[in-house]
Formats: sequence, structure tokens, C-alpha cells
Amino acid sequence: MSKTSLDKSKIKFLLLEGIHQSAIDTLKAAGYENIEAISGSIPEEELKQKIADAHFIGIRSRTHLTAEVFDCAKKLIAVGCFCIGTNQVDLQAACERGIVVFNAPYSNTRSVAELVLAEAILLLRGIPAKNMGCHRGGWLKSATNSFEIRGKTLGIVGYGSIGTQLSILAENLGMHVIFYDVVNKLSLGNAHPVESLQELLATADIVTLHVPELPSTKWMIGEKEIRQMKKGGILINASRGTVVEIEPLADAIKDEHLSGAAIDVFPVEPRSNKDEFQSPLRGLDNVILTPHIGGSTMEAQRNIGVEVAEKLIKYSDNGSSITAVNFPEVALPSQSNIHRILHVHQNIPGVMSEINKVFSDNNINVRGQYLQTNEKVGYVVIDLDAKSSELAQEKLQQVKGTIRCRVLF
Ligand SMILES: NC(=O)c1ccc[n+]([C@@H]2O[C@H](COP(=O)([O-])OP(=O)(O)OC[C@H]3O[C@@H](n4cnc5c(N)ncnc54)[C@H](O)[C@@H]3O)[C@@H](O)[C@H]2O)c1
Ligand SMILES: O=C(O)[C@H](O)COP(=O)(O)O
Repeated sequence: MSKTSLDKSKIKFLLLEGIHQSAIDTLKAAGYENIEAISGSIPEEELKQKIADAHFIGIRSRTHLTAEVFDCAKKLIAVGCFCIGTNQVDLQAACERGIVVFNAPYSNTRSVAELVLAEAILLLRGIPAKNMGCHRGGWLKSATNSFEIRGKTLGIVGYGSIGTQLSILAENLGMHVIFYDVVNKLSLGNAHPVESLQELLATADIVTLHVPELPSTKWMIGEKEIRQMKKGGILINASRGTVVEIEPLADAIKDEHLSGAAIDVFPVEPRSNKDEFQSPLRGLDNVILTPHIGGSTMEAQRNIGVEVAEKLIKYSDNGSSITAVNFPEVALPSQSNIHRILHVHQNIPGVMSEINKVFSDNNINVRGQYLQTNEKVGYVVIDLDAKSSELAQEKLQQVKGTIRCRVLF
């Protein structure tokens, strides 16, 4: 089993939001037993207390890790987002503090794509409204406004991992697929890129959103865009709650400009399953409302648990920051019979020459050196003979611009 200079029993993992047991099992198999797992998200004040002695934190989409929270996390080495989205973390603030952030970019892609497709089929048939009718004792047997999915046009906004997966599945069901992305993307199958969001909105029978939460995607679908959609169109949002304005959507459903919608993410979501969900969309029959469960399948959660836990273990045991979303990515060989120093510093002129001066001034033999930088920080990993690491760490900690310095052996 790999070693870390700090005894593994002292390395604390704080896992929030009901992260799957597979993460805990993976951490334990790697020798990490000091794990506090909490089923929901916690209020900010409690988070600030709990994060104070954590070396690693695992979250999902509900926990917001702000600069203020990071300031309370003096021991924190890395964050694992056990999901795709990382908008809930101040990535820049983490980077500047030498905290590496990982996520699981693909493990729930298929789950979201399947849900969207299922919702498209149900909404085109008017099933949610007919279902509600039966529950109330009604009997809405009619083919009026019920359509097959075959031959309809699906408009995908954001042709990334989920958008492309969905594109393939939809074509297999006989749909025409058009997509809009801000980046030039290779079309899969017969999917067809369009020039503008407006063109997509005006052409598609069903519009589905798969963009990240960014300043540029905030409220990208408001009243104007909803009214640009075809009359009788359907809107699906399983991306982020800040992408769609809910009031104009509710109005468009009520006045039948749109025939239906499926919304999985909301501008404000309840903190836990005990809190009430409030939305102007409640009570509208041909609207499917789901509690942010696009990625919540047993398959996805189990895979995410293993994937992100392995990334945290690798960073803790070996120093590899490969696939980090906010940090220079350094790939490292496994270390044997050496001590490894991990040094995170501000990316300012002169730091690397100061670091290398420590080795030459103190006659320390460097067995390997690996460096990557981004705009803000540099991450250099230095392999040394065991006898030199204590002195090297002491000297390196004094180098101007040092953010963090730890040793693995
Ligand atoms: N509901 C859920 O449970 C759930 C599950 C997984 C992911 N998500 C959300 O879905 C989002 C998309 O996931 P993904 O894995 O496909 O991400 P991705 O990064 O692979 O794809 C996003 C795509 O959106 C494009 N894009 C960015 N800004 C755009 C804009 N203004 N207009 C058009 N396209 C734009 C990007 O170029 C990219 O191709 C995630 O960021 C996450 O927030 C939600
Ligand atoms: O970003 C994601 O992967 C999804 O929004 C899922 O988030 P969750 O883990 O909170 O369900």
C-alpha cells in the first residue's frame, strides 16, 4: 500500500450529500479510515466548522465552497466533486490556496441522456397530463396532440458529453437532431449544427439544454427565447437552474405557447429532502418536475464514487493532479525508495530558480523533477533521496511565493 508522510489514520475525509458507499469502500481499501460521511448538505456555519480539520472534502451539487469557506479550511488539500458540475466551487480561490479540485466528468452522462429522452417521449404524448387526469378520477382517452417521437426535431443546446450521447440515442429513435454550441463541434451521425440559438429555438420541436453554469449561460432562456420557440414546443432543462427563467416558462405553459416542459434543476433548490420545494411550475399538468436527479442512478452514483475517490487517493498517495479542473496537471511515476516533495507556489518570476538554488546550495541530489504551471500557480514535484527531504522541505517552505509544501514517503 502506498504511504504518505502524514499517517493515513490522521488524514480526514469529510464526505457530504450522501456520496455513494463505493467512495467509502474505495478510500478504506486504500488505507483511509478517518472518514466522516453525512447524508445531506449542511448549513454554511456548520460547514466552516467541519471543514477546519479536513484534508479532503467530497461534495455534490448542493454544497457551495466559497473563498470564505476555504479560508476556514487550513488543512484542506483537495476537493472531490462527486458529480459533473463544478460551478458550486470557487475554482480560482481553491487554486490560489493550493487546493486541487477533481470531478467525475462522464460517469452520469448516460443517466441524464436517458432521462431526457424518456421525458421527450412522455411529453410528446401528453402523458403527464393524462396521468394526472387518471389520478383525479378522469379519463382523457384521446389522440389529440399526442405524437410519436419519430421524425420530430430535437434541438440540443450544448453539444458536449451529454448533448452528444443524447444525439446518438435520439437518432436511433428516428429523430432529426440539430444542435447549437459556442465551440465548433464534430457532428455525430446525421446531427446538424445550426448557426444561432435563435435558429435552433425556431426550428426544434423539443429544445433540451446541456450547457454548464457560466456567466454566459445565466438566464440564457428567458421570455424572449421561450417565445422564439415553436408554438406547441417542449422545453427540457437538466443542466443548471440558472439557465432558464421560470416565471416566463410557467406563463408560456399556461397560455399554451409551449405544450410541455421537463425541469430537473431550479434557480433555488431545497437544501435537503426535508425542505419544501417551491416553484411557479407546481401544479401545471404537462410539466414534469424532478428533484435534480438527472444523474441520480445507482450505476452512475456507484461509478462516480469510485472514480472521484481514486483521484483523491492518487493525489494523496502519489501527488498526481491529472484531470484536476482548476490546477496544473502533473502526471507522476509511482515513487519507490525516494522521498517526494510537492511544492505549490505562486506563478511569479524567480520562484523556480529559488527552489533549484535550495538544492544546489545544500548539495541535495534531485532524482526527478516535474513541473506544470497555470496563470496563477506552479506545481513542482521533486523526487529526492530520503536523507535530504527534511532539510529540503524546511528550506522550500521559506521560498518566497510558496503556498504549500508537503512530503510523501
Ligand atoms: N441534472 C443533473 O443531474 C446533471 C447531471 C450531469 C450534468 N449536469 C449539468 O449538465 C451540464 C453539461 O454536462 P456535460 O457533461 O455535457 O458538459 P460538457 O462540458 O461536456 O458540455 C457542455 C457543452 O456546452 C457548451 N456551451 C458552453 N456555453 C454554451 C453556450 N452559451 N451556448 C451553447 N453551448 C455552450 C460547451 O462548449 C460544451 O460543448 C454540466 O455542466 C452540469 O451542470 C446536470
Ligand atoms: O453536476 C452533476 O453531475 C449533476 O448536477 C448531479 O449533481 P448531484 O450529484 O448533486 O446529483
